[in-house]
Amino acid sequence: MVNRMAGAILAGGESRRFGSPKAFAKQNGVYFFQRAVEALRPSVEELYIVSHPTLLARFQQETNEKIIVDAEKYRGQGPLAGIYTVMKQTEADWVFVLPCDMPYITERTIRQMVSYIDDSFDIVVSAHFGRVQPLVGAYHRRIIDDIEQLLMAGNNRMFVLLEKRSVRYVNDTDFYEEPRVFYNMNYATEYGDIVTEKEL
Ligand SMILES: Nc1nc2c(ncn2[C@@H]2O[C@H](COP(=O)(O)OP(=O)(O)OP(=O)(O)O)[C@@H](O)[C@H]2O)c(=O)[nH]1
Repeated sequence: MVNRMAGAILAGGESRRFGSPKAFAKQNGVYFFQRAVEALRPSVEELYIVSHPTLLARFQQETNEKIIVDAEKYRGQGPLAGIYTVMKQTEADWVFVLPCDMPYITERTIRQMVSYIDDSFDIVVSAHFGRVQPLVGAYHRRIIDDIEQLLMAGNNRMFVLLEKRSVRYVNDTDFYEEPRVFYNMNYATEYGDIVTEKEL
């Protein structure tokens, strides 16, 4: 049986601007990556956290979720490498992607996004108030060859992929539960309710 949708939590970045691994920062006492798990898990048949080998042991210590590491040949190539890795791992038609650094994301928001997935598109991503969020949305496995070609060429910007394929941009103004729902953390000092790994 082919699963319809797998979830991919992207957690293999370097967090240079943040200063410590973003996945293990906390918002209101909960790890960032765990917020992503809570939001995405109810909408997918299987879930992967896709990270870097240096964080593998830490994840295994903190969660029972499946942890995989970016394909070695494309390691260091950013989120596109993570999406490729999950597509290679799963037989699901769609991979729903979510970054580990969006601590205000909610299950409801993801469910709404999922309701816009349509097999006549290759990619379905959020674009609220015109702000395209390529790391919040679903990618059909039929595009894996395009992804691999971009990675082989070292051309790994998400927007290049979006330009190549048919994309549904979800732009529903009733979508937000609160203004920060798609806010991704780049710097540790952005909000008062964030505790970084260093401060624990
Ligand atoms: N699996 C995987 N995830 C990645 C990779 N690069 C970034 N991500 C994830 O993608 C999301 C957005 O990452 P960015 O904030 O753009 O990059 P970052 O490397 O984490 O942070 P900076 O070093 O400050 O740029 C985060 O959830 C990252 O963990 C990667 O190479 N592999």
